[in-house]
Amino acid sequence: MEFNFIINKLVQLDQQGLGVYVPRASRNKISSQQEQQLGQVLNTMGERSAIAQGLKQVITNYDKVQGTDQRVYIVAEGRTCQGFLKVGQKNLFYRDMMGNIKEIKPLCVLDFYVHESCQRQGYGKLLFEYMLQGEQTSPEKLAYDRPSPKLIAFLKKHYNLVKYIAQNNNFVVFDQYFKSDGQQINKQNQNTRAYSQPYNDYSSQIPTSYPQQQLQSNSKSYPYKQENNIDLMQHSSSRNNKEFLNAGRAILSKEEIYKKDNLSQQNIENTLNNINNSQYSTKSLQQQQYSKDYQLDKYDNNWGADKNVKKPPFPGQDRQLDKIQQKIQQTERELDVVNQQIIKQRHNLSQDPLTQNHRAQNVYNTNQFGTSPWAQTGFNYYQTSSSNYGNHYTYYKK
Ligand SMILES: CC(=O)SCCNC(=O)CCNC(=O)[C@H](O)C(C)(C)COP(=O)(O)OP(=O)(O)OC[C@H]1O[C@@H](n2cnc3c(N)ncnc32)[C@H](O)[C@@H]1OP(=O)(O)O
Repeated sequence: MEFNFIINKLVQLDQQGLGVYVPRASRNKISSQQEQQLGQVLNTMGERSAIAQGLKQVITNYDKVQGTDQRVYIVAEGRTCQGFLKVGQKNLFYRDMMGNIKEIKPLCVLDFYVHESCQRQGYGKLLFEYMLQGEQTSPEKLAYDRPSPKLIAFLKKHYNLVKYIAQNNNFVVFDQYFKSDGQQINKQNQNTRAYSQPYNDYSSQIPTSYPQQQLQSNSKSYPYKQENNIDLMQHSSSRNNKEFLNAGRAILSKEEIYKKDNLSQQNIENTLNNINNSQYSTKSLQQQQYSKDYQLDKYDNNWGADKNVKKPPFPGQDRQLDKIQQKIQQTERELDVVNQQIIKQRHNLSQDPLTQNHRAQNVYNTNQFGTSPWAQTGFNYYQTSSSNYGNHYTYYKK
């Protein structure tokens, strides 16, 4: 999501474009212009997140985080913000399998969003891992506020978190949360505490970057896909290599691949061709996406300034709505026809008892049986219901 200012000036980002905004710690430390720009980033990203999750209400915006202990982790590059993740502590009542209720106070993932043009390229994992390090925790020790299906898939894929007991409050706490710390401690995090104090005590400094060593040791675990055992990520110079990120793939020199993986020359050619093709098609898809996003962003920006002006629907959305409207109308018309047919049939049936004999098998309540006025036709009946069209009867063979 592009803005018309540099995001690094608002929140300090490390060389991977990762940073954290701690409202408490930054109070009175940024200029009013910076505050306004930060507001724009949080409001826009928060709004997009709510739309992406199909929520009626925005969970994250600048005003909502003020005065809280929440932390907003962001990933950005230049003027573009790719995503954010908001965490904060909550008191929750947790009901276990036996129905016992206990009170817990976990750190919660409250909002998490990666821009549509960047999803499934590893940004989510990058941000999540950065947050884990900053918070000195591990995924199973977090609670997740109303996680979307995408987040559920994300947690399953990257952290094998699956089992939980559904709660009334819609927070998800995985079963592993209650396992002893000894078993669950994330070894990787054990000695890599990025900040020595919890954020609550964090009034004087805003965390800026992680130790270099730590970044390197984690870089291999980024979820960029590996193909044919070629560790593509290892050779990407940095996350700032936009080509690499955009296509989700890196092209290695043939020699490097050959040396590293001992593949035959032919295999290498094939692999490179595949990667090239996939880059090509991904790029063209992304270009389409970008131009759509650009129009939408431009449109949003134009209308974003004055909240009192009601934003007319985006032309594209308009057309889409028209189509949906037409479809609904057509379905309603079809439904009308079917309803008319049903009414007509019911009417006919109520007039003509003989057409009912196939239903005779269903009769089971003998108390309600009557003797047919058409006794001579060989049917008895009982009344089942009545309507505008008269009484309905079920007939059965004598
Ligand atoms: C508590 C809460 O905040 S709930 C709200 C969670 N946010 C949303 O649902 C908003 C829309 N979605 C997103 O913003 C993103 O998809 C996120 C934040 C959930 C994940 O970020 P990404 O950058 O896409 O994640 P990343 O690339 O690291 O990992 C990809 C994995 O996430 C999951 N995932 C991401 N997008 C999808 C999707 N459209 N459908 C199913 N799974 C998905 C999959 O497990 C995927 O792995 P796969 O591609 O091999 O199937």
